[in-house]
Amino acid sequence: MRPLLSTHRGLMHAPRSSPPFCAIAPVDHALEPTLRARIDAKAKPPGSLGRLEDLAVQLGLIWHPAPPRADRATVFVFAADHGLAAESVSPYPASVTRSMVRAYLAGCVGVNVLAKAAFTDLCVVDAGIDDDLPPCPGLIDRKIRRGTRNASREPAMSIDEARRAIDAAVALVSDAIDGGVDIVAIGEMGIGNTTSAALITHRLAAAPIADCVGRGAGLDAAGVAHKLAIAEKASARTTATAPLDVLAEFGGFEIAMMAGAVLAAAARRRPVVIDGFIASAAALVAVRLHPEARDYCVFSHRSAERGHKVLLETMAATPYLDLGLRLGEGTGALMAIPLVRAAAGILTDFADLSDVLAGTIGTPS
Ligand SMILES: Cc1cc2ncn([C@H]3O[C@H](COP(=O)(O)O)[C@@H](O)[C@H]3O)c2cc1C
Ligand SMILES: O=C(O)c1cccnc1
Repeated sequence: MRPLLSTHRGLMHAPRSSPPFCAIAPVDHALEPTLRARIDAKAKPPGSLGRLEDLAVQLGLIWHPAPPRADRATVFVFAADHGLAAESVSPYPASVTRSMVRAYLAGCVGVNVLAKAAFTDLCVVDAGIDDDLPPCPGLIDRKIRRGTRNASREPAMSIDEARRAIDAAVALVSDAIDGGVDIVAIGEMGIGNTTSAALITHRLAAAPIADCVGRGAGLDAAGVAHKLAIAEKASARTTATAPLDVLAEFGGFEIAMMAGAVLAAAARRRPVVIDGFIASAAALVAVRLHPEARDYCVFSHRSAERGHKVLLETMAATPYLDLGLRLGEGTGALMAIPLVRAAAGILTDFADLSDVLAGTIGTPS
């Protein structure tokens, strides 16, 4: 079994024998030519459905030997607070995180509107909100702690907390899949989390931090310069490069849980639709923990956030949509759910050209 943890200083370590969250089988890429031939035989010119055909191939590989199913989709929105928010790295106060979570539960904001349009269920998870939210129908309490520590000064969380966050999401998403979810989508809410995502990207992709820091929720040029200085301070504090260490150093709990969600979907052989910058940073953590998880990731859209380009290049991902979105909350992932359903339909519902030309389909005119 591959070791998961480095022996980086300053962090508590689980024993090297501890389980790697879940077992993930790679897809069988040798099946790809057969799937392409099946799609080429459909009643259309070969290749004429463009990148939808690539998505169909990916779904075919994921679901093999079963036909892909794409009926029930669920978007998991993980929410948590960040100690980094105390450094004014966001144009909004940390309290916006809990306010937005209340709005998700009331069903009236971005993720709700787009989930409704995509016929997708919403699951809101408290991964570490800095508030004692009253029990509320629709809110799943998996709080690790009331917010991470300030990553510009100290590790955002312990290795044990990172592990517990990943494990909690693995269990949650695995149960959902066992209950009939065909498509998993991931998104987040957490003021300050584009700084965490930038630091994770910088360290795991070995990219300059300046290429990873962007406007987040809407900083101006001076705000971005300040955010970069804080990120540089956080980066200088640690030399961690192992994925779990990097996650623990920079946070946050919602990013850890999104990584767990990716691992759970991959372990259960389901596609996981990745939202924008922050969700992609979580996907990179998951892929570095388990490279096989990459086969199950569907990168939905190209975020307007600067560092997303680095993440997409690092994971060799070409997203399907480019709508200029920079919201998070799973909104971009939701916009790609109809594409996933359409791609599955190419494999399951599309007649062959030979049958159409033989006149065995449709009523004779
Ligand atoms: C009202 C509002 C709703 C949001 N929904 C998602 N985000 C997005 O913005 C935050 C990241 O940006 P930063 O790192 O600059 O804080 C995250 O919560 C992300 O999901 C929002 C941000 C705001 C202000
Ligand atoms: O792409 C994202 O996920 C994103 C970008 C900016 C702010 N919040 C989220």
